[in-house]
Amino acid sequence: MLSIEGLYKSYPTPQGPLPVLRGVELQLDAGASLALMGESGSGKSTLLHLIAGLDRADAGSIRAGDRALERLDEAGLAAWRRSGIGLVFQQFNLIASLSVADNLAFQARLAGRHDPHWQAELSERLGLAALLQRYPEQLSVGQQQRVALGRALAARPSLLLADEPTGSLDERSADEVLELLLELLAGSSTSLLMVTHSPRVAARLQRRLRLQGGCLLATEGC
Ligand SMILES: Nc1ncnc2c1ncn2[C@@H]1O[C@H](COP(=O)(O)OP(=O)(O)OP(=O)(O)O)[C@@H](O)[C@H]1O
Repeated sequence: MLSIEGLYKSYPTPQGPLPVLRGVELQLDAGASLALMGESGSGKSTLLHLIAGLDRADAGSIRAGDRALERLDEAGLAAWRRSGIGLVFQQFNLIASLSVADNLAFQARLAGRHDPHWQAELSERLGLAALLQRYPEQLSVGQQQRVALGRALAARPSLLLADEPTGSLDERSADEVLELLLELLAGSSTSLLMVTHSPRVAARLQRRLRLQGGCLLATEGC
């Protein structure tokens, strides 16, 4: 589903270019889950941003299904962001002026894929069915993160990119949200790439890789 070859990315700094990714290779099958680990500053968010089409690599290729991101123009990248991926961050980025129901439907509507039956099932399975008319500020932190997950999954993306999605939750809520997410993804073709600092969280996913020195290394068993 996702295939990355020879990916390079540097940032310009006053001291000259700062190389962050130096030949990243990655294959992720449809429906598979992968934890991306690595020290602070190792380039995890940089890699996620490139896959999400939020920034461009200096060299290398990112293929997602039949798309080669490096060949897409800005409109093509916008379409990939809108309908190919779901994004979940540590900060939930919910829209304060929209109800839970409208937050859930937001991306699916943008992608032209709003499916009321799927949204109702998602709300039920995420324990949000009784909260649909509330606003984000009226929810607990764990409930807000479940809305963010639902919003990311409502358009049935081929790839879910999650950056420390349980990082602002206490251990119990984090476990609950992670279990819900894995249950929702089980049997679906959505692949999951999750940045996490937590070996406990990483252990729940099918594979683990560590970003170090600009390359991805296997860290099975961490
Ligand atoms: N726009 C930018 N301009 C210059 N340097 C940047 C920019 N964005 C990130 N960097 C640098 O690139 C390196 C990788 O940053 P990145 O945010 O990808 O790391 P990370 O592994 O996600 O870190 P963390 O776990 O702390 O979130 C860091 O040294 C960072 O300072």
